[in-house]
Amino acid sequence: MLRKPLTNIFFLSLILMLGWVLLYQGARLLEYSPHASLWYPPAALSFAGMVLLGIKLFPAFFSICLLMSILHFQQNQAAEPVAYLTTVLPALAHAGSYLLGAMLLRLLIRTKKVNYTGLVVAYLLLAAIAAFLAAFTGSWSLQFAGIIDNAERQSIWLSWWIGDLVALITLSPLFILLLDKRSLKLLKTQAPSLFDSHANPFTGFVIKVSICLLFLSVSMLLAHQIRTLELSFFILFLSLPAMWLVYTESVWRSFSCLALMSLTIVCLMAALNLLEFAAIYQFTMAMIAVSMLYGTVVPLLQTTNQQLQLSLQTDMLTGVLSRQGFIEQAEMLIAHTNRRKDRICLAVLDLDHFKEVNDVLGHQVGDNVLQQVCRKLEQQLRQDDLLGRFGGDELMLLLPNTSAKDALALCERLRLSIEQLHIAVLDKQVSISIGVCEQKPLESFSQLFARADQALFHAKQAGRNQVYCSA
Ligand SMILES: Nc1nc2c(ncn2[C@@H]2O[C@H](COP(=O)(O)OP(=O)(O)OP(=O)(O)O)[C@@H](O)[C@H]2O)c(=O)[nH]1
Repeated sequence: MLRKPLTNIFFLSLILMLGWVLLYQGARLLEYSPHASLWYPPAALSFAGMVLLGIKLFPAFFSICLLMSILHFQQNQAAEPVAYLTTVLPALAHAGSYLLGAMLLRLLIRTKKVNYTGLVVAYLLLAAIAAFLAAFTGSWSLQFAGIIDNAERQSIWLSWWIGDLVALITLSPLFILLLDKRSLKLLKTQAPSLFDSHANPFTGFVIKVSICLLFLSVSMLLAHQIRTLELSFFILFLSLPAMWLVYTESVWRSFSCLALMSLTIVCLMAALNLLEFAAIYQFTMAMIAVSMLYGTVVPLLQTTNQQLQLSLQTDMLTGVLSRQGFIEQAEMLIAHTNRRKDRICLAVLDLDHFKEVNDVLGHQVGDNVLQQVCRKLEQQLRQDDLLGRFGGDELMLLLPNTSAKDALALCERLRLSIEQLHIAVLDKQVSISIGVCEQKPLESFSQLFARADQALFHAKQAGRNQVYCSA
């Protein structure tokens, strides 16, 4: 039993090491000057892996980095023979820096005190710090080993930093989602809607991605044809379709599109030989990635709003409509019925001697009785009927397309069903009194309610557990 997690980590480490090598080779193909890539995907994998599983993945990233360092040192034969011990330094610089950033982020997630927007800010800040540390210590380690000189170190560390950072913000979010198993549970509990696929159809998403890719391809082709600085800046308008996508799709789709766009930009830049505009493309990728990361908050806010709206419309205890929800829907239904010249009835229901239940058995039992009564009533209603809770133990029932005679018969059936309802903790029967009346021409909801309430008063006065229909 104990062995399983270890085996899992071992296999995951192997897969990640393999992935790291592939990304490393890919990044080398896309280097625009020695040690400076437009975007450095291995850094994104190291950061994502360690954000997810912390120090457990450090050995994997450290050893694969070490292996690559040794190969790199052999290829770059320094002026002086290199002590193999120095190959440890670049590996330590890379894996150590990303471990530090990832551990701080994990710590922050664990505190559960930061909301999603705060996490985005922390993610961007820690990614920038970790990438800076990796570039700064990495370039120093190369100088220390004699691979580069002081002047070269000074000229590359900044582009190294930006290359790593751009990869971290464009690719790591997707890598984290792809590798997600346990650690993201914490984030999921804070913002579950972020991970749900939106109701939007997949074809709509494909169209949006195609527009983004088409836009960036056209702007880069134009920059290739007419090599002016102004035209190369045209790609910044990519933020328009990109933000449309992120505001309307789930984070899964947004982060996939972000990764795809950055990959396309990097590949097109190499294929079209647009190296002189490298800084503009790096800046574009960074700006769009940051905006998209912040933009993922919008669908979250929309879902929160919908949930809030729903909670306002629903009575939390019983699950039937709240007073506000009932009145809103009842007014619409009454207007609709009047236009069609149909009949509509309103009933007001109230539990008898409910105070005694609360006083003798406690509020929890009282709550349970309320819930069971509502369930029982709901089971007997048509789909068009509205059941709501006015407050306390008083309920409202709107019956469209129903005459007073039919409403009376239904209310009598409902009263009987509650009388026969068996509630385990109660040693006596529950009963309800009901006042019901049919809407008069041009009568408003509040006038109708006042009459039904008056009918309920008569039912209570007449001894309770009965239905009174007002003319
Ligand atoms: N358990 C529970 N009790 C509630 C809730 N809201 C109101 N009540 C109680 O419901 C009782 C309502 O009592 P009343 O309707 O005034 O009186 P009654 O005992 O039902 O008597 P009659 O209506 O005259 O038959 C009060 O004791 C309230 O405290 C609730 O959400 N849960």
